[in-house]
Amino acid sequence: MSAVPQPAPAVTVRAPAKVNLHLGVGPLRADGFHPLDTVYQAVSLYDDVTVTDARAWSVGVTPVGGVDVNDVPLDDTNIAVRAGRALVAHHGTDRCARIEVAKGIPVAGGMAGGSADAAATLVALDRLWDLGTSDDDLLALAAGLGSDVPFALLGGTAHGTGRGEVVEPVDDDGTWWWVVVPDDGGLSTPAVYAAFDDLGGGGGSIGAGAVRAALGTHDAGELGAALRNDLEEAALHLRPGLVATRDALRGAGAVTLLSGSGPTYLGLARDHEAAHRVRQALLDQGLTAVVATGPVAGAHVVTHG
Ligand SMILES: C[C@@](CO)(OP(=O)(O)O)[C@H](O)COP(=O)(O)OP(=O)(O)OC[C@H]1O[C@@H](n2ccc(N)nc2=O)[C@H](O)[C@@H]1O
Ligand SMILES: Nc1ncnc2c1ncn2[C@@H]1O[C@H](COP(=O)(O)OP(=O)(O)O)[C@@H](O)[C@H]1O
Repeated sequence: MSAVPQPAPAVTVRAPAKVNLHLGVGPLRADGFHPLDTVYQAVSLYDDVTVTDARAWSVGVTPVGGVDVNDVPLDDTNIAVRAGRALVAHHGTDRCARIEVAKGIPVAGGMAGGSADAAATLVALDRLWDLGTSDDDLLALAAGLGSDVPFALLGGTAHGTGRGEVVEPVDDDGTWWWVVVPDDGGLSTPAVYAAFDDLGGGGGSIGAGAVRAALGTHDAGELGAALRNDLEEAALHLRPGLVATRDALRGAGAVTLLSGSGPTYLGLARDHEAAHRVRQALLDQGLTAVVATGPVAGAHVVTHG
């Protein structure tokens, strides 16, 4: 009897996009970062990352649901490859992997898609190679890759401090309905922070208390009134055309919020039906819009075989 060739072992990990329900930004620090007081929420747009053992590092990206992946690098600068290299360096091994990203999170949209890929790659390779990396070590490796990466591991809803990398879970047992409106082309996160500085930002940011209190009410009206993003003015300064997107969402009955450093705009809707009505109103105006809910889980294994 001849042996049936077995496919190479592969692990697929799913990681979510994030929104910042509150993004309070303080004055520029000496290390080039800004202190944050933020509340992250993981929402139901996902990247799925599949890893297999290989002789050299490589990465491929496939769009899901019409996401434009043209600006995602396919070399060693891809944050998923950087995550893989950081993990093997941590363990002192010299293994390599092929990384395949199925990308459903808008690129450079302020929804932390690259951070999701980094978090997913850490978890996937840890499982593929049975490395047994501790949660604390995964969080530390994540923080070394980017300010948003630890949250992508955690998921749910969390308070972020430091430069955003120090994360603590926050109680949030509601289901919140978002209409996500990506823009054509991304916005550079450093450019938005620089515009924030140029506009004299960081002097008067308030804390995340209002959002945290509103989460407990389960009332989208209460949460909508508490949403805040200190980078919104800077992003609108760099991309004035976003005002039309914001106004279209408002006209359709949603409370609006810029997602992180933008340019994706978010509309918070009262419930599932309202979210789909808002989405349809935007589609009727020729905009792209998808419905997402939060909070959802952080990076987690979906297949292992
Ligand atoms: C704005 C936020 C809000 O959650 O998200 P995005 O909109 O990018 O998804 C984050 O602060 C983005 O975090 P992330 O995208 O991981 O940024 P990093 O790679 O750590 O940093 C990229 C650059 O952004 C600026 N930066 C980032 C974080 C921070 N607290 N202060 C900063 O000034 C710095 O110029 C830094 O060099
Ligand atoms: N795996 C990746 N996915 C997306 N972007 C990546 C990735 N690796 C590197 N990048 C670079 O990071 C930039 C920011 O991407 P992304 O994380 O999607 O946005 P944001 O920081 O706005 O949340 C992109 O413009 C791209 O050049």
